[in-house]
Amino acid sequence: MSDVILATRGLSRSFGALRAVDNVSLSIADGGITGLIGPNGAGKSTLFGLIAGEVMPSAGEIDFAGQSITGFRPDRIFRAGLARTFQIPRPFPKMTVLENVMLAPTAQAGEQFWNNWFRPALVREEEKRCRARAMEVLGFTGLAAKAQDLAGVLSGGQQKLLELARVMMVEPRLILLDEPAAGVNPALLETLIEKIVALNARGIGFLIVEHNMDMVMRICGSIIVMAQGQVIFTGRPQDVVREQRVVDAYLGDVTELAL
Ligand SMILES: Nc1ncnc2c1ncn2[C@@H]1O[C@H](COP(=O)(O)OP(=O)(O)OP(=O)(O)O)[C@@H](O)[C@H]1O
Repeated sequence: MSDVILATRGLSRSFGALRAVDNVSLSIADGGITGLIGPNGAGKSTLFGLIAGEVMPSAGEIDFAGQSITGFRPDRIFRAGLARTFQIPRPFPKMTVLENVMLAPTAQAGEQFWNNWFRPALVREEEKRCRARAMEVLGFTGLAAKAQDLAGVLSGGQQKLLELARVMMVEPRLILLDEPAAGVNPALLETLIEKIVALNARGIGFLIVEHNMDMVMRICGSIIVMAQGQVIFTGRPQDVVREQRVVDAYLGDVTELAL
C-alpha cells in the first residue's frame, strides 16, 4: 500500500451527543487531488481538524506516510509534511505578508531559546534561509510584490494564496485545502487552480473540501462524499455525480449542471 499517503481507521469525534465524525475509514492516494464534499454540517471541517491534529479523536487512528500520527500536535504534523489551510484564512493582519509566511512552523534553530544565546550565527543563517524560502514561495503564488504589505489589506483571494504560500514553507507531501474557492473572485480562482495543479504536477497531493462543484469536477481525480459524519460514497467524479445516494444527500439538481 505504498501509494496511500493518508489513511484513517474508525476515526470518530463526538461533541456531546452529536457524532460530527462517525467511524470514518478512508485512504488518500499519494500525489493525487481528492475532493471531499457533502452538505453543511457533514463533518468535513471536523475531519480536517482531526487529521491536522487540532481536534482530538474520540476513537480511531490516522496514518500519514506509513506512520501513525494519531494524537500528534499540529506543529509536528505540519513539519512532517501534512499541512492545512482554513476556510476563513487567519493571517496576522498587522504583520507583513512576508512575516506571515516566515511564521510557518518550520524547524528553525531560532525557536530554541538557548541557540539565540550560544549559536547566534546559526540563528541568523537559518533566518536568512527562511526569508529566501518565503520569497521563493511568494514568487510562486504571485504575491512577491506584496511581500511588504500588511496581510490585513489583502483581498479574500490573495489571502487564500497567502495560505498556500504559508503551507509551502514545509515542502508538504499532502495539503488539506478547506474551501479554497469561497470568497475568491473568478479571475483569482483561476490563478489558485493553476497553482494547485502546478504543485500537484510536482508530486504534492491535495485533499480539498469544496462546495464549488465546477472546480471539484475539473481538478479532482477522486471524490469522497460525507453526510452526517459518515463517508457515504467514494469514487471517480463521473461516478459520484451519478450515484443516487450522493444526489439525494447533497447534489440534488446540481448533477445535470456538473455534467
Ligand atoms: N467545536 C464544536 N463543538 C460543538 N459542535 C461542533 C464543533 N465543531 C463542529 N461541530 C458540529 O459538528 C457538525 C459537523 O461540523 P463541520 O463544521 O465539521 O461540518 P462541515 O461538513 O465542515 O460543514 P460546512 O460545509 O458547513 O463547513 C456540525 O453539526 C457542527 O455544528
